[in-house]
Amino acid sequence: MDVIVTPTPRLEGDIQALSSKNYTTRYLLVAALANGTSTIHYPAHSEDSDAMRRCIRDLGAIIEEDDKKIVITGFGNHPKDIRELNVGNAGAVLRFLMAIASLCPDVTFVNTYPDSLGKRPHDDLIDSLQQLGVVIEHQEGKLPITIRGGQPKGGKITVSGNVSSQFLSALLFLTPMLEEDSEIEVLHDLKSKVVVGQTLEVLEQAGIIIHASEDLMHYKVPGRQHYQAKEYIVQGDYPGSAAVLAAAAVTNSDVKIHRLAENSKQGERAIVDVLRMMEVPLTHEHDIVHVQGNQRLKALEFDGDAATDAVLAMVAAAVFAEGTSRFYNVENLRYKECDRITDYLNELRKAGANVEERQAEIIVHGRPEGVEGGVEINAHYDHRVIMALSVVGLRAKAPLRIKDAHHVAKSYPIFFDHMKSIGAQIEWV
Ligand SMILES: O=C(O)C1=C[C@@H](OP(=O)(O)O)[C@@H](O)[C@H](O)C1
Ligand SMILES: C=C(OP(=O)(O)O)C(=O)O
Repeated sequence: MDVIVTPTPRLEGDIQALSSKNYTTRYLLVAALANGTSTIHYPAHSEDSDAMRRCIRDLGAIIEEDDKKIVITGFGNHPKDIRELNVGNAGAVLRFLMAIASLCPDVTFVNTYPDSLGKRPHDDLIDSLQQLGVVIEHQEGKLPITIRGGQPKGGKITVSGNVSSQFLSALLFLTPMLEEDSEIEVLHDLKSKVVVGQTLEVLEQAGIIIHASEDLMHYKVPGRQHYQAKEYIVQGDYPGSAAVLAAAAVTNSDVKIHRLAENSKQGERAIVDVLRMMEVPLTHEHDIVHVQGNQRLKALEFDGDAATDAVLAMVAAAVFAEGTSRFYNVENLRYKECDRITDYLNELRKAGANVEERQAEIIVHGRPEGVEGGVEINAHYDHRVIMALSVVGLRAKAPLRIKDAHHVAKSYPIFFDHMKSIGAQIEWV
């Protein structure tokens, strides 16, 4: 399904932030790895979090759910011996479960999104799991991937952090359950380092002890630990909210998003500081971000690695800023649902934005006068491209048609409902 985004000068209203995708996937996983019954309050509902629900159920977790909570009885360190898992298009879910699947004798992760997740590399994690003696069949580091695990024991492991932090997170979920103590050394640079902070936070909540070095490059993980069954509350989602905040920033607006914790460990919390630096009028108090946009924004320079899933929304805001913005240290955006530098900038250019790419940078020459619009946008199976181009469409001169916009459901199924509720002119076709 496509959406048509019609230029909308004013947005107004209140939105309850969606629940965090990254915390939901983590809480579902640690609940499944516990013996006993855990409760997760306000879990996210999206294709990615549903993928984790489905897979942990396939692996033996018992799940009961109502509107507000999910109750999970875990399988501990004994996942069911199943043959196949389908993670949809969810990168984090795949990588975390590849590690857990090494406790199973023979599991194949199928390739249901050959043009998106099917193109993403997993070599670095494959290499680390092989160090633990796990036998892995793969297609040059890509799906479909078969894991023949059984009894990995732990020990010394290295993992590259160059492409994704998810490989390290995956090892941090697995190693506490192994028979021997483990030592993990991260090689190269660690990208998306802040997200590892969320992994460590959740592990600690689940009663797991990990000794991490201050720079997050070395870990000592005692073995023979047991995940504890606990009660968790999922906080609001900054990456998805970043797109709504960017929309409010580029229009005349009076928009409040509730449930965005000021002390959150989500790096994408930086959207608030970035918009502030762009001189967008806003406040952040009592977990409410209140934007009163006046269509005026100033360019900025920003290290995007600190807020990886909000960079596309920030770039969309910069399209209308006065001056030239630069988002640097963002090379790993190339290894996400699509190449979020080349593919995204191609779509922005179609819409009329003036953008340039480097291997690890996005440069935006702002157009405060607005962009032309009036074209069809290819979503590249990427929810964040869809949300960011919707922001651009609000301030184009003619409507944008975003093809296959239903892929927004990967993280934010009700994004367009939320946008319409604050006045955005959006129509499904
Ligand atoms: O661990 C996680 O849940 C995630 C880590 C990040 O990926 P990278 O580490 O590949 O940047 C982020 O982009 C993704 O949406 C979720
Ligand atoms: C990159 C993302 O997710 P994943 O890597 O889990 O597919 C995202 O949500 O933007």
